[in-house]
Amino acid sequence: MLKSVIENVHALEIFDSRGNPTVEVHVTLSNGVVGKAEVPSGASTGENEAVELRDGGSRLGGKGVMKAVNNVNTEINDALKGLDPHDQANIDAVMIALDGTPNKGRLGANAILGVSMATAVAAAKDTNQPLYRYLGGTDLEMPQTFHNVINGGEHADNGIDIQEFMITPVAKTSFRDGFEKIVNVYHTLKKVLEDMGYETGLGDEGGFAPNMKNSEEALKALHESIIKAGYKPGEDIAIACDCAASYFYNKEDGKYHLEGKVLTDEELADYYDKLLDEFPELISMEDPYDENDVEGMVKFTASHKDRIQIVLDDFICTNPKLLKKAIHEGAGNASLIKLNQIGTVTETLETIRISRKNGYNTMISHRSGETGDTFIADLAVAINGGQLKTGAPARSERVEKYNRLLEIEEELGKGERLAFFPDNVDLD
Ligand SMILES: O=C(O)[C@@H](CO)OP(=O)(O)O
Ligand SMILES: [Mg+2]
Repeated sequence: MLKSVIENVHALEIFDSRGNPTVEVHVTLSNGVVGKAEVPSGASTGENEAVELRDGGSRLGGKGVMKAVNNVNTEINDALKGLDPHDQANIDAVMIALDGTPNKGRLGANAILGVSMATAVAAAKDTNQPLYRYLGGTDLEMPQTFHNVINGGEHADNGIDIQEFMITPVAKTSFRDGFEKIVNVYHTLKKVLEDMGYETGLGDEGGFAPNMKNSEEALKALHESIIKAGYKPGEDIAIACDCAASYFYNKEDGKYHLEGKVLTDEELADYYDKLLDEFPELISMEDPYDENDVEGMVKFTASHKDRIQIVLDDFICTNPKLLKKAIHEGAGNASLIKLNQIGTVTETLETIRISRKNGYNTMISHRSGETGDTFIADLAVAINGGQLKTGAPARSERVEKYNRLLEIEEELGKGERLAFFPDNVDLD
């Protein structure tokens, strides 16, 4: 049988869930198989993320991605024609070399990632395997999922400075069973918020964006909703936050300006402790300190790593080198993985490998600007026993991912999920 090679790589400009332009890529193989991918886009971006190339100028508020699209259709297409789509590492290495910058700033990480993902999709199809199988092999477990149901910070126009309040099913049942519980809590939360007199408009990730004055109120509403929906906080449903602390860190005075308070590193830890004491079901915190506040993050990790999961997002930007540095420094005990922070599938897998090898938990993540692309659902299954956060169980760009997990779970034929939960999380 003739081995298929890449025949054509084509990109076009499409739009994401915030109405911003983004890149879609089609990789066509010599046997006619086509792999497609759509690239997401963040709002609370880390300083060390790979460069998302935008056009500037007056068209579409300067946010157009035609430069990135053209780079795919010319240089990248020329470089990849005739190459083996099954050699993902080589495809990605060729693009990295072609770009020639340390941050993919010349061709654009949005261009390179679109091609990288679409190549993996094409290669999977070419071997008649679902993407999760192509990436992850056999004997896979469904991920633990985290659902952002109250939005604040950069993702909402309200008084809450902590960016995400997520709920996660704890019980070791199927993904479907856990998701049903999440949906029940989400609907109950709507009623609870209405009863509290809040608007129930949605933030960027499909969670509610009530105009509350602080994060404690958000946690209270969640706690109440879990109980009202008929579940036990911490036993059936736990809570996780993405503090996205860079949003409320003031570079000038080196303090955290959080919901009317001005806090030092230690005072911020005291504030978090207050929340953890009041809401023991809060079991995971992402980016509790600013991405450059290494001291704050390391101290917090030392004192809290046995109590909660501490997820590094902006702090490492899915970058293998930054993750290694964080591990060396003793920051965090889990890594957040976003393909477009680093810009290729190969480097993303490398970061995941480093994370797991060093006993860090691994949470695959969507971006606040998303499309219907479901690559990350497959990736979350492929990493076998990891975690996934991809927004509320509402807004189709988020639900698409959960629906894909339902499909995969049925394919795997596993009613039972060995829910992955870090040993160091105390749920009592
Ligand atoms: O901070 C985050 O973890 C993400 C996704 O929830 O947000 P954004 O895509 O805006 O960076
Ligand atoms: Mg984050």
